[in-house]
Amino acid sequence: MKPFERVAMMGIGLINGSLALTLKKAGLAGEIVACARGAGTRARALELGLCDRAVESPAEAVEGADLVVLGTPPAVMGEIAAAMRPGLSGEAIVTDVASIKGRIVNDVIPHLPEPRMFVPGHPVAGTEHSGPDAAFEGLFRRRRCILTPIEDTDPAAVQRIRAMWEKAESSVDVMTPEHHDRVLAITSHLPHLIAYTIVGTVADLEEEAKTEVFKYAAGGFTDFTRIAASDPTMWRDVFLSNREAVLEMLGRFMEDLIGMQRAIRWSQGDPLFELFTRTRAIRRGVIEAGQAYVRKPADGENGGNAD
Ligand SMILES: NC(=O)c1ccc[n+]([C@@H]2O[C@H](COP(=O)([O-])OP(=O)(O)OC[C@H]3O[C@@H](n4cnc5c(N)ncnc54)[C@H](O)[C@@H]3O)[C@@H](O)[C@H]2O)c1
Ligand SMILES: O=C(O)C(=O)C[C@]1(C(=O)O)C=C[C@@H](O)C=C1
Repeated sequence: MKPFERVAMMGIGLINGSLALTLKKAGLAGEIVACARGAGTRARALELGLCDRAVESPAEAVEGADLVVLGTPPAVMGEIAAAMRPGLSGEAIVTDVASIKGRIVNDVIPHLPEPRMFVPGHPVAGTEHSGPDAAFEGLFRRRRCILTPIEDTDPAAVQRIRAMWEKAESSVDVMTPEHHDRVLAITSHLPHLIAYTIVGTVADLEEEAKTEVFKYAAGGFTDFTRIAASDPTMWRDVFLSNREAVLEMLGRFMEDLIGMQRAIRWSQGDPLFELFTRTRAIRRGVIEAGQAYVRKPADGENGGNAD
């Protein structure tokens, strides 16, 4: 017997597709049913072997499932939960993979027959690519996964989801949804906002200057363009859903940026040198923590969005 006999993947893109491949490879799932609105996405998910069956209706997808994984853009998870309710068993564990947690807890729980069976989760692993073609086995290997159960969450359900991510070779941490959203505001959301902004600044330059940017793009700018190519729907949802924490971190960042501006204006080399020395040490710390990894090269650097 497998740990999960039937898994319903609600949305089948980068994250749920990668999780589906991982569950299959690790022998953790019997049947995998994918739910997607678009016929093209369903056909592609089947073709890529991400699922055994693909259906359009959320209620049909969750019928007989003992595990349901919400893997759509964050803002639609509440409505997907509502739509799957007629087919959902009270014994099924429901989890999600969204990049924000507070909003998901609020949006999803009211629609579940057994709220204590909801284990909110966030694999802190990804790429800038989207859709079923972007999925790959091994995405979660040596990455972190954060679970954010609330007071009422069933500890046995948390344990089963923890075991699932550990089998995917992720290391699992548990914290509150609020704490998660504050931490990720600085480690993930603010960096994306900065990348989107800097690439946007270039996009607004007049044509001649823009051509030069493409021609002489240095490593720094090129790295920002990778992050700024991430899915617009998902990131719009993230910023609007984690507004307070992002605005707080953005405020701090802007103060620090002004400090840099002042140091450059007044030719103060010491604060610049001192900061760049400290940030170098942070890079070393990130490497030592195993968080600086070489991502899988994407075929043709494509992913393509799908629904
Ligand atoms: N991309 C990342 O790096 C990353 C990392 C960790 C967690 N996440 C989270 O995982 C979730 C999925 O992200 P992804 O990168 O796999 O996205 P994705 O675009 O690759 O896949 C999302 C899938 O959801 C479905 N979908 C899209 N819009 C829908 C709609 N309006 N209604 C119903 N279904 C819809 C489609 O099947 C689509 O393929 C998000 O909540 C995101 O916050 C993303
Ligand atoms: O490597 C990337 O492309 C990512 O941005 C992945 C990344 C991040 O590290 O910020 C993006 C969003 C998540 O929710 C988790 C991981």
